[in-house]
Amino acid sequence: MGHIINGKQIAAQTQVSITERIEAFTAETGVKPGLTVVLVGEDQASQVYVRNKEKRAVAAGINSAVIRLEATTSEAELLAVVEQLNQAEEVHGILVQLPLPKTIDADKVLDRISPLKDVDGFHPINVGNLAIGKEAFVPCTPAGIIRLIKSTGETIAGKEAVVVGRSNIVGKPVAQLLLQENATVTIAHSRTTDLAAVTKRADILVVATGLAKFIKKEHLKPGAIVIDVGMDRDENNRLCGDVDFDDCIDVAGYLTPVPGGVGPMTITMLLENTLISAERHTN
Ligand SMILES: Nc1nc2c(c(=O)[nH]1)N[C@@H](CN(C=O)c1ccc(C(=O)N[C@@H](CCC(=O)O)C(=O)O)cc1)CN2
Ligand SMILES: [Mg+2]
Repeated sequence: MGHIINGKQIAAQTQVSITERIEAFTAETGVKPGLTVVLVGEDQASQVYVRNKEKRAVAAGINSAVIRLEATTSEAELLAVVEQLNQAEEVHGILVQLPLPKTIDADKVLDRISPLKDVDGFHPINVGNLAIGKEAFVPCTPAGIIRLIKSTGETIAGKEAVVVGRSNIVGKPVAQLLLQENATVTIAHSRTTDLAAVTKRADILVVATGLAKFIKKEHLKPGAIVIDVGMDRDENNRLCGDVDFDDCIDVAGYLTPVPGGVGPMTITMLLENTLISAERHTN
C-alpha cells in the first residue's frame, strides 16, 4: 500500500515555521506583512477559500484585509481598486480571487496588479521570470506541490516527471518548477495520444485535469509519487480528485488525498509569498 501524503498536516507544520519567520521579521523591522484579497461576487466556494485565507493570514501574524465587491462591479471599478492597492504602502500582497464574474476580463485585471505585489504569481512578468529562472513570485498551488513531493524524502533530480494538464495556474508553472529541480518533464493534456503510455513512465505524476477519478491504476508506474490537484465531485456529489484514490493507492508509492492534499498547501504558500513580498519591500 502506498503512503498517503498528508497535505493538511504538512500545511499546518509549514504554517508554524512561516509564523515564526513573520514574528522575527516584524520584531526586527516593525513592519507587519500586509495582504489584501479582493473577492467579487457571491461564488460559494470562493467565499470559503477567502475566509480561510483571512483566518490563516491573521493567525500567522499578517495584516489581512478582504475587499468584498458586488457581482455587478464593473471592470473599471475593479481596476481602480487594484490601482489603489498597488499604491498602498502597507499592502505587500494583492490577490484577486478567481473566478471573476464573466463580465470582467480576468487577464486584464491580473495584468494590472503590480508584479511586486503579485503574491499569486499570475502576472506575466512573474510567469516570464519563473520560466527564465529569475526571481519571481511562484504560484501557490505549484509551490505547494513541490513541497509535498519533497516531503516524501525522494529526490526529484533525474526523475521522470509527467504533468497532466497545461493550465496557466497549475500545469505550466508546476512543469517549470519540476524542471528547475532537474526532473525530466513531460506535459500531457487532453490531446495526448495514448496517455497511459506517457503517465506510466512517470516517477512523479502531477494530475490537474478537472476530470473526476480520471487516473486509474493502469496509468501508474508502480511506486510513483502521485499528486492530485483535482477538486471534483463524484457520482454521490462528494468532493474527490482527478485520481481514483481507492484504485491507485495500492500501486502508487505516495499519493495525495482530496480533500487534505494539495488544497491546504495553497494557502500556506500564499502566506509565505506575502512574507517574501514584505521582506522585498522593506530595507
Ligand atoms: N486568485 C486565486 N484564485 C484561486 C486560487 C488561487 O490560488 N488564487 N486557487 C483556487 C481556490 N483556492 C484558493 O484560492 C483554494 C482551493 C482549495 C483549497 C483547499 O484547501 N481545498 C480543500 C478542500 C476544500 C473543500 O472541502 O471544499 C482540500 O483540498 O483539502 C484551498 C484554496 C481557485 N481560485
Ligand atoms: Mg487536496
